[in-house]
Amino acid sequence: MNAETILVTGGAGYIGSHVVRQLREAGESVVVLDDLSTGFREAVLDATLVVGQVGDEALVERVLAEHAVGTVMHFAARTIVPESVADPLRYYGNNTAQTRSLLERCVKVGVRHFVFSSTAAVYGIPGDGRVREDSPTQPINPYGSSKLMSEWMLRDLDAIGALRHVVLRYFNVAGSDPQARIGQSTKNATLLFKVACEVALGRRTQLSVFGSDYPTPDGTGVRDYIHVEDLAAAHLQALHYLRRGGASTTLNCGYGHGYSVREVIAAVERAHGAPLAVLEQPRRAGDPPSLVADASRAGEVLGWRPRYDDIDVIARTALAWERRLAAASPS
Ligand SMILES: NC(=O)c1ccc[n+]([C@@H]2O[C@H](COP(=O)([O-])OP(=O)(O)OC[C@H]3O[C@@H](n4cnc5c(N)ncnc54)[C@H](O)[C@@H]3O)[C@@H](O)[C@H]2O)c1
Ligand SMILES: O=c1ccn([C@@H]2O[C@H](COP(=O)(O)OP(=O)(O)O[C@H]3O[C@H](CO)[C@@H](O)[C@H](O)[C@H]3O)[C@@H](O)[C@H]2O)c(=O)[nH]1
Repeated sequence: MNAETILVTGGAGYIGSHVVRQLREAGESVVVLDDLSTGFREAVLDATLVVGQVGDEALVERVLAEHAVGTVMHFAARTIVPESVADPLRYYGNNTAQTRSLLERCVKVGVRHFVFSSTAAVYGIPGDGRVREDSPTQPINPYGSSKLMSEWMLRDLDAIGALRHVVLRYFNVAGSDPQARIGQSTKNATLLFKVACEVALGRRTQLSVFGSDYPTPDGTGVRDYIHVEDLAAAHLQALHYLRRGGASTTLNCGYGHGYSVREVIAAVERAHGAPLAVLEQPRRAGDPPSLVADASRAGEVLGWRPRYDDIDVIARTALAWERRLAAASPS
């Protein structure tokens, strides 16, 4: 057991809450900072929750000092690609400017380690094949740009020896805690698996397929879907890596193979046992045709080994959580 406390920003959100749960199960001391803008108080389970913003300098400085925080895991962000296209300044404010403020406080009080939630969206429209960490970063939407700028701040702080980091570039995160204690509760969700599960349970009337004329095998967008439990485990391994003295690094988090929108729909239909109502729509702004990780470095550097690399397991766990939400608040 370690004496340090880990500050998890955005720990009441979908991914952060899975990491908080795994950290607590591993006996770590955790404090969550979340403004509950898209997160849920109950998702932090038995961790301490401070309600507030990452950009609140006085609050962050107090939390870092009072809890003797040695490591920050920074999930707090707005995360929706189309929303970032419509309202870019909100993304640069919440994701980039508030990260700058958080980093300034971390350096001031002497936080040693930083694990950052970045995204495959930093790559933009990649060339053929899987994307490597050294592939060009050319985001095509403000969300991706807002995250890339945060990566640059971390790189520059590392260069002066101020803070060591692991940047994890997540591909498309899906699924839920296999025991359905927590899951994705996001209101008005836009993510494909979540929307498909809501359609399956009659919480929405139909599922839009955004674009069927992409240069992909079936014409729909292809993504590398990673189960949230595997992604959460990568964070604990990143923590151990930094504690061992590992150098700052950037790692893709995906499985290395992609599924089309139609394949995801088919998996949710298998889990549900009935067809979904689907409507073909034009392409959505800001969407690349295909994004698939070369995720070999995460295995080499962290020893990360996926346990849930199965689209049917992702669909079943996502649907199980959705059933639980539906039972708690019938429509
Ligand atoms: N879901 C994905 O597929 C995916 C993929 C790549 C990267 N990411 C990144 O993972 C992280 C977590 O995403 P998620 O899917 O869990 O989203 P989420 O919306 O469920 O979680 C974000 C959390 O941060 C909180 N928050 C937002 N802005 C805040 C602020 N300024 N101060 C304090 N709290 C704030 C929200 O209330 C919420 O609890 C984000 O950084 C996101 O960019 C997600
Ligand atoms: O109702 C829907 C929702 C999505 N899609 C398509 O499904 C694919 C995946 O879309 P979505 O689930 O919305 O995820 P992305 O837009 O790929 O973005 C997610 O994945 C990124 C990493 O790749 C993260 O950075 C973002 O935070 C996260 O929102 C895309 O081709 C979409 O066009 C549909 O056809 N219908």
